[in-house]
Amino acid sequence: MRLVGFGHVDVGWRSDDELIRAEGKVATSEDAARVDANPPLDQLMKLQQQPKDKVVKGESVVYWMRMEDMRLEDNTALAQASQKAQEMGVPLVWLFVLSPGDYKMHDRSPKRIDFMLRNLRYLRPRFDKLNIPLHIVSFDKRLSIPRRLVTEVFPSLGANHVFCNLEYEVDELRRDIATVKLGRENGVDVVAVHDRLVVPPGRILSKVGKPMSVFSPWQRQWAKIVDDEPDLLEISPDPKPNDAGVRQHEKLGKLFDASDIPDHLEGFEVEDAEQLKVSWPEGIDKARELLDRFLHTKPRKQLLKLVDPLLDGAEKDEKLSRVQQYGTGRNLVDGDNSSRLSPYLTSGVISARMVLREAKKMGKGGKLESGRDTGLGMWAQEVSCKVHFYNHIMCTWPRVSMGRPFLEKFADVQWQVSEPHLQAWKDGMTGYPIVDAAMRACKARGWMENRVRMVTASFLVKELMLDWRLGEKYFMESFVDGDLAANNGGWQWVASTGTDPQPYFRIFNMLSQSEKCDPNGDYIRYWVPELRNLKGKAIHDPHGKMPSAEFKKLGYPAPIVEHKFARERALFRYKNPGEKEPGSE
Ligand SMILES: Cc1cc2nc3c(=O)[nH]c(=O)nc-3n(C[C@H](O)[C@H](O)[C@H](O)COP(=O)(O)OP(=O)(O)OC[C@H]3O[C@@H](n4cnc5c(N)ncnc54)[C@H](O)[C@@H]3O)c2cc1C
Repeated sequence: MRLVGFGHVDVGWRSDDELIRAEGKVATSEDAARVDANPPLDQLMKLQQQPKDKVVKGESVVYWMRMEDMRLEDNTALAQASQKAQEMGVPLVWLFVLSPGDYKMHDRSPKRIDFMLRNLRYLRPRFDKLNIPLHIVSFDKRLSIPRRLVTEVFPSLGANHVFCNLEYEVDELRRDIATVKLGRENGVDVVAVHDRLVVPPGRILSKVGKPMSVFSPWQRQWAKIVDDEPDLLEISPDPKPNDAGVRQHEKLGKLFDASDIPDHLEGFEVEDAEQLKVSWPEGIDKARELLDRFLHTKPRKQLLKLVDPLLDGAEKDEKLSRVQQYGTGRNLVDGDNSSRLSPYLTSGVISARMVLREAKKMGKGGKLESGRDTGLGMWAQEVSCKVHFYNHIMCTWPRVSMGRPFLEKFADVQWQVSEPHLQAWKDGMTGYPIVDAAMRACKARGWMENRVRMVTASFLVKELMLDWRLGEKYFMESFVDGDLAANNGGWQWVASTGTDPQPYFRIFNMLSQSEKCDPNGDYIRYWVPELRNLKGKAIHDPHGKMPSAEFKKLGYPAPIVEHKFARERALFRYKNPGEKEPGSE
């Protein structure tokens, strides 16, 4: 059975040669290859380079904020919109488009939508202080966005100049292509600019001018470009304030009084709103504090719990700070060993440039360290390169976001179909404590440490032999930092189908992973209360280490799959795509 209903592409602003098969959101390899041959980002960039008619001034300039650039500082499109407004002597307006239909289609999690709304509320008084009004609209039907913006919203604001930052996912690029085209037909200049990545997609090429899909040489090239061109880490200026007279403006004045940022969106309600505010406080000030803590204070064990990541009592220590210990810390889950900045970077609450500039200040000779030699270098590499790498891959080979494996040779690997197994994985009831702890943490926090993302993903794919796209979808629906490029990149790496992936024959052993990333079992004890009284190695393998009568008393499930059997099954199916091992159902 081909799985349908996931991925990141739907029918929409597409040309005939980009048809996505009607059976669902998984493109055929032929259709995907056609999209790869003419990627939407290239189409948009070419379109923007075409000569355009002169556009008349209008009554305002619009900055269209997206859910990936939710900040006032170091925001390329916002800075350019502000400059245009100043040159023309007209007010700047901040536009935000809500689209529950779009969020549903793209598996956005309620936690991420809640974080987005909280950040909008955080930003409003800050824009207000600059006399920049917010116009917020809601269009449930995502495909109607270009038409409604160009024919209703921009005219209502008297805007003929619009600036936005590029989002690199296929659907979002198609939306922008349609908006730019329609804008031109209606006298509106819509400009989409690079902002999210320090080095824009398309710039990192091999010696023979080809895009690169292997991480290490790609990373070296990235580091060289950033070294040669320090301007890439320059920060965009903050927007200039509007004249206070805008508050009396016939069309724009009323926007200042509107209280139209909803508390929640229908279909995206969160049960734990108060806890989410504690776990992921909104706004750039909090992101800066998190960064500062990570760079300058020691890790703390109690931070493995569901607590405020900015809890008092962090101990300053430049030598033993979390970033300096990142080389080992990144593989541990028993504390706040990593930065926890992913929700902020994903939603653009803080920019990668701002984060990297802080890391650069700490580098030897004021240089940005990037490499495996130091904790700082290793971390800077994750922030810069990993985020960038997967976005570059998606822009160059958009088929990865169309439900296709990067390595087509694995397209026919035979998956199991088992709703009970999938549900046990989601609920943290697999009988593998480290998997269950992480999946339960995921439900509560909307976030997991990188190591356990790899472990839980590996369990789904290689132990349960369930299609990696089911896991990809569930993570997107659950995480506060759900990001298509990073999530898809992570899943395809684990599933051995991606660019430069983990080889298929290297299969994680859950037990040894558990012992390595949670050596004392504290993470498991906290997130799996049935096991909280267990001592020693039994915490990692209660079923294997305890007498069966004792184990039964725990009220914890026995393992739903046996590792040796699962390993052999996975090896066979990866080695022989399209086939199942003899005797299997
Ligand atoms: C299966 C799977 C799914 C993932 N899904 C997402 C996702 O939806 N959103 C997301 O932001 N990250 C995702 N990641 C990457 C990574 O796990 C998280 O970015 C990281 O755990 C976030 O914690 P942190 O901010 O403390 O990271 P740190 O270790 O402090 O790293 C700093 C930043 O670097 C970036 N980063 C670090 N590691 C990676 C990586 N392996 N790939 C891409 N970026 C990285 C993130 O922006 C992160 O915030 C996924 C990884 C896997 C294996």
